[in-house]
Amino acid sequence: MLDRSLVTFITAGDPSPKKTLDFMLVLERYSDVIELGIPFSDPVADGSVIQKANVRALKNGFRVRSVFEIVREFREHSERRVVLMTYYNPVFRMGVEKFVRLSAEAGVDGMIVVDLPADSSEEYVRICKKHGIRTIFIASPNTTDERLRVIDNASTGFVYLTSDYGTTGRRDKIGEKAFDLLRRAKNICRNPVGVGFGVSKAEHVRSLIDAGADGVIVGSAIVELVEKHGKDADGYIEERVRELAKGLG
Ligand SMILES: O=P(O)(O)OC[C@@H](O)[C@@H](O)c1c[nH]c2ccccc12
Repeated sequence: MLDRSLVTFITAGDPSPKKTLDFMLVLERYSDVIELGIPFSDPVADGSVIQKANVRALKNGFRVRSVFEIVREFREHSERRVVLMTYYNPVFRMGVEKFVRLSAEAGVDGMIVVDLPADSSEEYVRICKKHGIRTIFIASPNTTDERLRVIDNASTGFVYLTSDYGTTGRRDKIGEKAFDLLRRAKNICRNPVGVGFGVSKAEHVRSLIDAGADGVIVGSAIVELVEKHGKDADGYIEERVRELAKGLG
């Protein structure tokens, strides 16, 4: 699913479903995969920038079902891959089978369920396989080699490596532990690996790709532009993503 790829993240419904579609059509020009976050009231893995995006989307009445409509409409304009990022609760509430089926029907390619551990995901992985949805599980710098194997085995899209502990959000520098994890993961994983958390400059993208990452994921550095410019963020997003994509070489 990744091959020198830029993955760009935005929160669905921030500030409105209509604008999410517009933003996706900007992102798709410079990114290989778009990761679309489903707004959730208790996004524990997210830093303040994405937390606030969740609040904006929910305040504007976002419903989980609109994410399927957004993707369906996006599919009329673009074949770029779309991955949904969600916490388990919205999936559980709708029912895993229904959620995955509606995703597949809308044209979603893969899913990240942030708080679903790989070792208790058998049923979910089975359902995703049945509907042709790729699974993506997350590993962090303190994940052991043994767990990396479990995560790789449950994943069919790519393995998501977080560059750091803690939550999403900008970092000045991609630290040594990200590169250590990347080296370990490249040895162990059969899936491609993507690195996210804190990537905000072309130079970060370049150093990770040079170190063997198959893809790099950028979220907060884009979402902060929506925080600042709201529905007029399109041009700013385009400029930033074009700049980040230069790091792919
Ligand atoms: O925001 P950052 O630091 O650029 O990190 C990517 C990230 O936003 C995106 O992949 C993401 C958003 N919410 C998440 C929750 C868990 C894991 C990953 C995510």
